[in-house]
Amino acid sequence: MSLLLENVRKSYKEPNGHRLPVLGIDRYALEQGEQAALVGSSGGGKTTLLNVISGILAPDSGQVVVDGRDIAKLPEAVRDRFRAAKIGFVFQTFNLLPAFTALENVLLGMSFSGRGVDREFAITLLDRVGLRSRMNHTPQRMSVGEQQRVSVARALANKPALLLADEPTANVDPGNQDLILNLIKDTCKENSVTLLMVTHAMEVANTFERVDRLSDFNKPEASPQEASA
Ligand SMILES: Nc1ncnc2c1ncn2[C@@H]1O[C@H](COP(=O)(O)OP(=O)(O)OP(=O)(O)O)[C@@H](O)[C@H]1O
Repeated sequence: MSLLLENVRKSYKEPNGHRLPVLGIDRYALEQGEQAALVGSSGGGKTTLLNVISGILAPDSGQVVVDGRDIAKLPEAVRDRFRAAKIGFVFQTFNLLPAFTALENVLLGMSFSGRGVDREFAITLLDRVGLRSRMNHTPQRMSVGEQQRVSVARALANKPALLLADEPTANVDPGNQDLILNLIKDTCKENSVTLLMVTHAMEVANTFERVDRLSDFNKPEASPQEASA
């Protein structure tokens, strides 16, 4: 079992002191190497769920077990190291470092993982996302879709156990959409990486054997006083 959420509750504190319940998940699991698309309405809690799975946000209660460890229970420094080593991200907003080239962004991602830097693998990944001729460009000198492709290469470079992707094809044209989707899926399959991909695009979701609708398994409670964070 690569990912298991049990009895996970998450709410946000609103300015008036009330709590906005966003997640109420009794059980959600992905097997190692499984690939799922996650769909749901805007504001439904998809990004919150990814942030809870990765340990960026602490749940109010419940278990979030990634690769056998309940990350919600790990001390912060241990959780940060665990995340860097085990979880890859493709963010909606790329989060590339502006002062560094495409290649350096991928290499830096590798160095944070603690696995050591494999320059050849970084170049191979950039080649596979069609950026061999852009490796020495900084983000400012790349199109939005090219930046997105760098962020995909960076996420895969760490050989994560779990890859979380938040709308990774939102900013690219249809040709590059297929390229990025196939790169992510094939690389995950080759390395038995578990993949959870948030998307609004049904044509993207429908390329997955497993499509999970958040509202089917997420029942935020109306009684937020239980929440503590
Ligand atoms: N930091 C925050 N503080 C308070 N409320 C928040 C915060 N972040 C998100 N929310 C609220 O939580 C709900 C879920 O937000 P989230 O971003 O997880 O949804 P989403 O499904 O990813 O939406 P979208 O598809 O539009 O990106 C929304 O109603 C949002 O307004």
